[in-house]
Amino acid sequence: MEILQLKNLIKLYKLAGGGTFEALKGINASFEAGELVAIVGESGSGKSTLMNLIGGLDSDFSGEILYRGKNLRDYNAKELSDYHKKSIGFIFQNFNLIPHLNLVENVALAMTLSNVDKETREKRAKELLAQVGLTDHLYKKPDQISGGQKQRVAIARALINDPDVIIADEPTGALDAETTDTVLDLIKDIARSGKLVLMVTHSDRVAAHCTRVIRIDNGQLISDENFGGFKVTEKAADFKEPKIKNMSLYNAIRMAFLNMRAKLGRNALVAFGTSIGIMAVILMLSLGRGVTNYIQSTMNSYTNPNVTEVHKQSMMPAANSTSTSQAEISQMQQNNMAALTGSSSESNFTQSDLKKLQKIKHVDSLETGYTTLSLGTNSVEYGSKSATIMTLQTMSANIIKSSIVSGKAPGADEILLDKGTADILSKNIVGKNVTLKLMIDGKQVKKTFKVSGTYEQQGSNFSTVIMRYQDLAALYQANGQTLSPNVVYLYTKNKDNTEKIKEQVKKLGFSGSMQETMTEMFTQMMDIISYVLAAIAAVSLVVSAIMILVVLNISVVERTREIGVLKALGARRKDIRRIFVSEAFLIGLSSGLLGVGMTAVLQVLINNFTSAKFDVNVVSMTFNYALAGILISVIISMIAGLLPANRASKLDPVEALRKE
Ligand SMILES: Nc1ncnc2c1ncn2[C@@H]1O[C@H](COP(=O)(O)OP(=O)(O)OP(=O)(O)O)[C@@H](O)[C@H]1O
Repeated sequence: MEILQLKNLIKLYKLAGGGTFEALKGINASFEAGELVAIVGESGSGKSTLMNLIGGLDSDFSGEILYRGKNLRDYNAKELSDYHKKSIGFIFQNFNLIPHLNLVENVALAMTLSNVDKETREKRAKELLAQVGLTDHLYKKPDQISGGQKQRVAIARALINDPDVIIADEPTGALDAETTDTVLDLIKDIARSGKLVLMVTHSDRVAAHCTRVIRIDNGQLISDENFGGFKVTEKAADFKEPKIKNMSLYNAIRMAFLNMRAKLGRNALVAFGTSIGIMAVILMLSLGRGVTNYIQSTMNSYTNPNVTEVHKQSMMPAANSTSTSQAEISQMQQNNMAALTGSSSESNFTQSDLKKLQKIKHVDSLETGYTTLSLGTNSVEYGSKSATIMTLQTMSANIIKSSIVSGKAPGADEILLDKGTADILSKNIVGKNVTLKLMIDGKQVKKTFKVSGTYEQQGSNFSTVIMRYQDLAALYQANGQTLSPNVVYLYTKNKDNTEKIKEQVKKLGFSGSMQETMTEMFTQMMDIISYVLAAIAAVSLVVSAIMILVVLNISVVERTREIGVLKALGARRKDIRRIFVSEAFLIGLSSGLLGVGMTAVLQVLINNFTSAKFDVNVVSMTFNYALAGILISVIISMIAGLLPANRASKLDPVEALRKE
């Protein structure tokens, strides 16, 4: 039965300087199953050119190569890939085994590329290795066996998908006489099993074993001696053809992993280099977050988490304010001063303001208050001792019980003093009567109050008096003034709602407490600083990307022949690209994981140090930072890997296989 027909086959090589070279000048021949054909001829006569064309490694020809009636030139990429996988098996003079794969993996390669399951392909590979007498060496690497054994592995590899045609380019060229005989016997058996074997040889001794000898000279077929093909005696072992599919992503990653393991030291170094950049980025972000958290928790530790403090005007420039004009800044300072000293009616809440605030979702109760800042006009006296009061404020739910360090919250005609002020007056001031001197509408007003307790300040060291709103209102009334609230406290039962309430308050045009505004400004500043630092650290990732690109490029050059073999076995461009991109992916993934790991270790070390020294954990890595670090690493590596991967996928198989 005719398997292969060559009709007026012409091959022109384009020459670099222009012009062409005719390597094959109209070859005509046809081949049947069971033939063992020796292709002989002088060096440069065109034997390899012919084999490359028949093997589908070079589709640039004129005339026809009909495989089972269909011209190879009309094959699309998928058909060509299937042709390599199913119909053709290659045996090379220099074996071309993949050094980092063991014998079973080498033999099974075409099946791996066809996505045949592991069990089936390993079983088949072991059977074939047994047929060529290598059962004892299944898991050795190619450099652990002899030349003859290598060629037997290559023969097993060529047979894995039970192809119709075997192309052997000087298969015994690198072997001694004895090993040549063993290999020739195997090749004869292949032809006997009903395959067509085309074997290029320089040796007459080898040609004498063949059933047909074709002589080529200067690109022409000059003789064709046919002694009659083998009578097909043995049918190939009952081989059930597995379904040929495209290589799976999993297999591409697995192959990439095996490649990487072969050059572990180099890849580990690259991954380590990249991971330092990733670590720097995550560390900067985590540090920023840690510091911000610390500031926020310090600021908030004295306030009640269920309470939102509301002011009518901002006491600080808005955190996101972009105004720069002098006039605007001056106006803002005026407003702030007025708000701080409570002297402006604009900072008082109207009934409609209170209604709006009360209506905010999740607000369970609303408490009005008053707070004022004075510079030397207010004071508190006890006996001969006197202390200046800077802040006067009314009692609210915002003053949490735990901040009261002695005594209790102020009741009627009682005041709460900050600990510092209390200590100036007396060590045992709680329960004693003191005289409070206040400036109300330009007049000094005196009244006696009992000190109900002392409390710890919230971050500031201002001397502070806290009393009930009613008492202060009464004091104002007694002096012909009406006290209007200039601070409102919104209470919610569930503290998880406080953030939402704060957002609503801002939306309605009110502002939060001074601490909050300051914290916000600080947080924003810290965010900017940590992002800038992270961005600077990220510059090193560009260096990493270049490093990965260079290493993968070197890898492509080193593995050019291997890529040629993969293509001869049916790997599509896409498969080759995938293998290399997968390598980049693995480098990226390991760098990312390593970077996160190193940050975690540093986090423990730095936090141990800072918590021992300052009682603060300054590094706070989140899951999102870690994830972002890994993702950035993977993306950068894969982008860097695209170029080399593309280069590898575009390699011409004929040239790749010829590479020394
Ligand atoms: N890429 C190419 N560009 C131009 N000419 C080429 C190219 N490849 C091969 N040739 C030429 O084509 C002719 C046939 O080369 P081929 O490699 O097929 O010879 P061969 O018979 O296999 O030789 P050998 O026995 O030495 O391997 C040679 O003259 C060679 O110089």
